[in-house]
Amino acid sequence: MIHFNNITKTYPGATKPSVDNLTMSVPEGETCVVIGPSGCGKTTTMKMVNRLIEPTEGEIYVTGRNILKQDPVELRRNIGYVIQQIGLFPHFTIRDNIAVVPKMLGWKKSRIDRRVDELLEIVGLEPTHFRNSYPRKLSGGQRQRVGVARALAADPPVMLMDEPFGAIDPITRDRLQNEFLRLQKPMKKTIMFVTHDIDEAIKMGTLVCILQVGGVLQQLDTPSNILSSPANSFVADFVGSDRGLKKLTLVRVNEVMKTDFPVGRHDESTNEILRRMKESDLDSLFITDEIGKLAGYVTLEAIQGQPQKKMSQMLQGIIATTEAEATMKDAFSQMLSYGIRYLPVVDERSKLVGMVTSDDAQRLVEQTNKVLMST
Ligand SMILES: Nc1ncnc2c1ncn2[C@@H]1O[C@H](COP(=O)(O)OP(=O)(O)OP(=O)(O)O)[C@@H](O)[C@H]1O
Repeated sequence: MIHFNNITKTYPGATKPSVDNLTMSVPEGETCVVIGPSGCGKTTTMKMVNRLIEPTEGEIYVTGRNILKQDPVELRRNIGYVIQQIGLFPHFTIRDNIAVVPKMLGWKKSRIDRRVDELLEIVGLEPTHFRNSYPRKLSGGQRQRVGVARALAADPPVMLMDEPFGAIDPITRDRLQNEFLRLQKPMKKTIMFVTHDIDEAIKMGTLVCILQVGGVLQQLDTPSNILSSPANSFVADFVGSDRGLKKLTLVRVNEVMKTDFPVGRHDESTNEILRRMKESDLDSLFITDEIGKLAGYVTLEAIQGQPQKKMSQMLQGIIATTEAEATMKDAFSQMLSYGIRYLPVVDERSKLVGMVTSDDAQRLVEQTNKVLMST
């Protein structure tokens, strides 16, 4: 889908190339994360794909066409582009910001309006609330969501994402990453994604491309192979020594979570709950409301000797939750930082859909350490 053929870029006046004889391909539907030390040529590589930068030598093909022989404006319409400070037009409403490319393509107003609302829903922004707002009213995370919506507006097959979540606080970044993974699953766009966060590369990439300064390709491989079989000492050093823990980034919560475990309801009484805890030998239980939303938890210690009460009167608040798309590394670090053994998994409506335990996480780390030691 995206193919670099012996691409070299030497900026005017520079003595050495910023990208040196790069040949690589990103197949259709893959997310290729480009990573490397500062100044290694990540952004230069990416910007050559939509011709914001022209190569000195070589060819780039997108969907089989040599882009250097294509009209840049037409090329860019087929490539969604998300950057860090996403550069929304401050005097345009959110609707008009998202509608830029559809308008250029001459879509009818009704079609644009439908698409804008659909996209706002997709990126988790309530259309009635946001479509007529202005960018200054939005938080950084919300603006970044608008940036993703804008890039998706005309449904381009290829997306370029240059540190799209780089300027956002870590918790919102995790959430945006999870949302994007959820979106990308059915969309199957072909994506080039630049980051300098190796955890983000392993989490978001189906392929990871590691560059050395001077734009020299070191390894292009699956995240799993990058971690277990680094091509050389540069890659091994770059990936870091805690590869066992990093491998947890490859495992999604939904691959290991338990979905079949005892739960209590907020209107149940102590005796029923005590019976359930004893049957399954548990000393605490998650409690949901009548539609399955996580309401809190109760402990054996707290409810013993309180036979007349309902669970809703004895609930303790949940300290942390995770999502099915999150990585086990995120889940494990939450459990470690809050000192908890069970982490509830909730969906976007706060319904309880599963649970992961710190034992599961520890077992995974041990397994991957064994595998790494044997390679
Ligand atoms: N317009 C330019 N003119 C001259 N040199 C440039 C230009 N843009 C980038 N460079 C140089 O090219 C090299 C690669 O830059 P590039 O921005 O592609 O790297 P990067 O890996 O994205 O860096 P960072 O992680 O710091 O954003 C750097 O040495 C940089 O100084």
